[in-house]
Amino acid sequence: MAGGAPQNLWSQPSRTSNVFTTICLKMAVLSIFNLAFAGIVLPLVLLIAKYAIASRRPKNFPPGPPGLPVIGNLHHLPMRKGFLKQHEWTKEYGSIIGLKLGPLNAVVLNSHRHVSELFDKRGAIYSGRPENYVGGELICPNEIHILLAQYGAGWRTLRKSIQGLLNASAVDALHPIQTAEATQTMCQLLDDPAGYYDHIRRYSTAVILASVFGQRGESFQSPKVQALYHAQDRFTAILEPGATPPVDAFPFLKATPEFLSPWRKEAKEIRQEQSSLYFKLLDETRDRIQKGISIPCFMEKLMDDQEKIGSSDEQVAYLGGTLMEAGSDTTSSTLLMFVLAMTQNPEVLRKAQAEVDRICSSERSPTFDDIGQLEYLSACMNETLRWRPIAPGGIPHMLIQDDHYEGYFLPKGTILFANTWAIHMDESEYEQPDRFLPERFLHNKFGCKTEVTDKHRRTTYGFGAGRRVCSGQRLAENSLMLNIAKMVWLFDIKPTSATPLDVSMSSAFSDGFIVAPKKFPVEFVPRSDKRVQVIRDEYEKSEEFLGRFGKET
Ligand code: HEM
Repeated sequence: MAGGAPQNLWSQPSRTSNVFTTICLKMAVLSIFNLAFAGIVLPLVLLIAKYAIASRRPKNFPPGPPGLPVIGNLHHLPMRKGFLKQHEWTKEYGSIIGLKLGPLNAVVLNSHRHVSELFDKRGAIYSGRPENYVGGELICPNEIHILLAQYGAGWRTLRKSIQGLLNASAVDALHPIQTAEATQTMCQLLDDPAGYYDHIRRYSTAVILASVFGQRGESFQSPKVQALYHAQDRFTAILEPGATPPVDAFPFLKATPEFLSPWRKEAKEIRQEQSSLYFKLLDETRDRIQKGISIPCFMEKLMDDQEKIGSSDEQVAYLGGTLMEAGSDTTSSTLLMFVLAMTQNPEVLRKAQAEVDRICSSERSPTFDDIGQLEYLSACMNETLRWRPIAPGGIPHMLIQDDHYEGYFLPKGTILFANTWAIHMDESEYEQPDRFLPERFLHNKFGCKTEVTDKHRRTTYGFGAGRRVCSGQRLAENSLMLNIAKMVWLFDIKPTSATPLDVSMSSAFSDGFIVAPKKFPVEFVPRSDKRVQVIRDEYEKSEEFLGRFGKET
């Protein structure tokens, strides 16, 4: 035993020490767990609880498909062409649909009546824009982009400057530019009909380049035209739903580390690309003025007023840049919609040609002096804007204070979409809405089946509504009318494939918030040698005018 005592003695403290170590270890594990719980799990649980509560529909919110906790209806919305799904939902939920986009409240207005009531009549509170972290903070910070700017002093200043540039008399002073560029486009369609898509896209950019910056965009390959479309395509792609994580619905995602957010790098690059293009255009205008060369254009006017208004170089550069963005794709896509419609509706083309021929014969192509008399062509333009609107899902507005409408409660911050597609395809308003029937606008100013008594009714919702309605509508309509008139005067427009062309909104058009027809097989057949000669002569004369915009740089 004598030998055992020390062993026992020795072994006693040893057991104590083991227990102690075990306890310490357990405590350490527990505290790590507690720390982890307190630092990670608990905040996560609280965050989920917060979003689960926030994703519940507000009381008396418009009806819509039941959502899931946290994400609401996000999973219901297809990544592409969500407006088609929303149109389908009207059968089940009616013309005003409430959705939860995570914690955000969204309302889709599927009837012109709601758009008139809310955007037009209550414009003072329905003219905000939703938060847009990627577009409005990473790419265009400081409220420099009018389309994204919040409804407030900054937006008002931008809008006022743009209205000053795009008022009726300023826009009508651009007729010579539009005429010369449209004549060139007709010649390009004669010489290279297969390249029709790019020639039409060039037209709208060239008009803006000349009128805003006093510069020439001679071909679609011109560096400036290419640079604009490149930056614009990247910009619209990153703003598409699904291109970035839903950071506006779940702001904590903004904290995702840089290496896990390739979209952040893309956004920074787009910012860089856009701003260097817009500043280059500004600098070139400034250089020209300093050299004593004046080419009257919007930029020169803005620079003249810069000191008086107190606007920065960035504001001026982006004003010009955003006009280019807003006026390029939109006008050209609508013209392409018209060409597509003509491939399907030869009888409409014949009527349009007959009307133009009555006024111009084959001696000269139509001009702005004629378009006021072209009633059927005006109906064709309105029908194009109705049949395939280029912003079919609408550009979202945001409600800036709580409101009640038709017994529903709409909380401050609600995002509102005027579903232009659903409005223009409304069977209670339009006879056979999916058909291209310009005659509807001859029988009724609004193209509707019945008399319209609502004095706020718009002929088209393709330009939006309310205080954010498109500032360039007159400029765009002038371009559309002139090009449509010259095109039908000069060409027979025919599909080149024997099978009928796809004109379905779900498959024949690009995705994104601005859609365009995908390229389709079409031929432009000149109606006579005489007309070809006339348009070439007219182009020769306009080349001298276009020469004032100098050589491309
Ligand atoms: C067929 C051609 C065009 C169509 C279909 C079109 C359509 C639209 C639409 C749907 C909006 C949003 C309206 C809203 O929020 O309710 C808009 C805004 C705007 N458009 Fe156009 N647009 C066209 C051409 C142009 C042109 C040629 C310009 C100028 C060069 C222009 C300048 C603007 C501007 C500055 C805004 C922003 C208004 C704001 O947020 O206050 N657009 N356009």
